[in-house]
Amino acid sequence: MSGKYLVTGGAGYVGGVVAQHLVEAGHEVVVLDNLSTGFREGVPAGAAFIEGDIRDAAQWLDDSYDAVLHFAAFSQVGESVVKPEKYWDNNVGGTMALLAAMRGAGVRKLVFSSTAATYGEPVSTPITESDPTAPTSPYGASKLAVDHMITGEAAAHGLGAVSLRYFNVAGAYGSCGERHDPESHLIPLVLQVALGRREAISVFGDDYPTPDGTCVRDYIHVADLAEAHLLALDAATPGEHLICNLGNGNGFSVREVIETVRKVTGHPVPEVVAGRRGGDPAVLVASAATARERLGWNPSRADLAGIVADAWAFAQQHAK
Ligand SMILES: NC(=O)c1ccc[n+]([C@@H]2O[C@H](COP(=O)([O-])OP(=O)(O)OC[C@H]3O[C@@H](n4cnc5c(N)ncnc54)[C@H](O)[C@@H]3O)[C@@H](O)[C@H]2O)c1
Ligand SMILES: O=c1ccn([C@@H]2O[C@H](COP(=O)(O)OP(=O)(O)O[C@H]3O[C@H](CO)[C@@H](O)[C@H](O)[C@H]3O)[C@@H](O)[C@H]2O)c(=O)[nH]1
Repeated sequence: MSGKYLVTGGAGYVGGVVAQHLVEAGHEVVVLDNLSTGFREGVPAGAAFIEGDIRDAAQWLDDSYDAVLHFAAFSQVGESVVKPEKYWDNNVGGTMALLAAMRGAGVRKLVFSSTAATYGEPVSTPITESDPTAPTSPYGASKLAVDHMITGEAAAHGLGAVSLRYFNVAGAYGSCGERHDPESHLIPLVLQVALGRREAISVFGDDYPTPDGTCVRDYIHVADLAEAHLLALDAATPGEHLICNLGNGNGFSVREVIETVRKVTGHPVPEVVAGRRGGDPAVLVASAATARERLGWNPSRADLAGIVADAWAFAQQHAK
């Protein structure tokens, strides 16, 4: 059955890919984005666009919407350590206003972009949703605060909500890909070196307690992630807040990612070791058993070389 969905942050990387999947599935999509880090061209053809802030969502939300998919946020771990107030204001303040607007309009279904950064340094690997949450950055803390807010909203006011805790999103889907400005994410930065746009990639710390000393992350293809959002819309149950990790369960170090980029692109990628970046846990790898059981999620693009190849195709298109 087709529905009408508000996609906050749909001019950004992940929100744009999910909006594209919703349009392709025949749904009516309205993107709300203030373009603070997104791009007007990132909104897929076939989706309506409102240039506005989530804090003003009450102006546009009404009971014609079946659900909100909420991506709008600031999301850089390192920046949040030096500008924490920016993260509390937008991520927490903005979401409070959005939840109030949803309550006022009678929109009772939500899918929220949570994050692996809510866990902090894991007590064991892979991370499950019942593991302790002790964020090591204000970004992670702001997302955890929103998860707590949503739990209360579901219990008190019957919201049906799913928080998807993404691990490291990468890859591209057709013409939708990652182009944060300035870019801070590892894979697009390494690809910029392969393209000759940067001299070298800085490795943020090689003295972590990992096999090669660099941080280990679980990279997930953005299209697999998008499919989970459509499944989450079906799984959302009034009064319940379901939390699901989304990752492939495989960890790759920063050095392994750089080596994969060398192989996929055929370009040399010089690297220089820099100091640790604030807020980075050593290892983040997901158990996605809950997503498989509760959403019926079955990712099909887990291969890191394939993820990098899709990101590389997108980076080359946009380098022209
Ligand atoms: N990219 C990842 O690896 C990753 C991992 C875990 C979680 N997440 C979460 O996924 C979501 C999307 O991330 P992304 O990588 O696509 O980031 P992005 O910066 O590309 O997209 C965020 C979008 O939200 C918009 N926005 C921000 N604040 C807004 C506001 N107050 N009102 C309206 N629009 C606003 C921005 O303009 C942008 O288009 C974020 O919530 C992020 O925390 C991302
Ligand atoms: O130039 C760079 C950029 C990154 N890194 C390292 O590469 C790893 C991955 O970094 P990055 O791509 O910035 O992703 P994360 O900091 O792991 O954070 C991403 O993944 C998290 C979930 O794991 C999400 O919550 C965040 O929103 C998303 O930005 C980290 O160890 C970084 O220190 C480098 O060594 N050099």
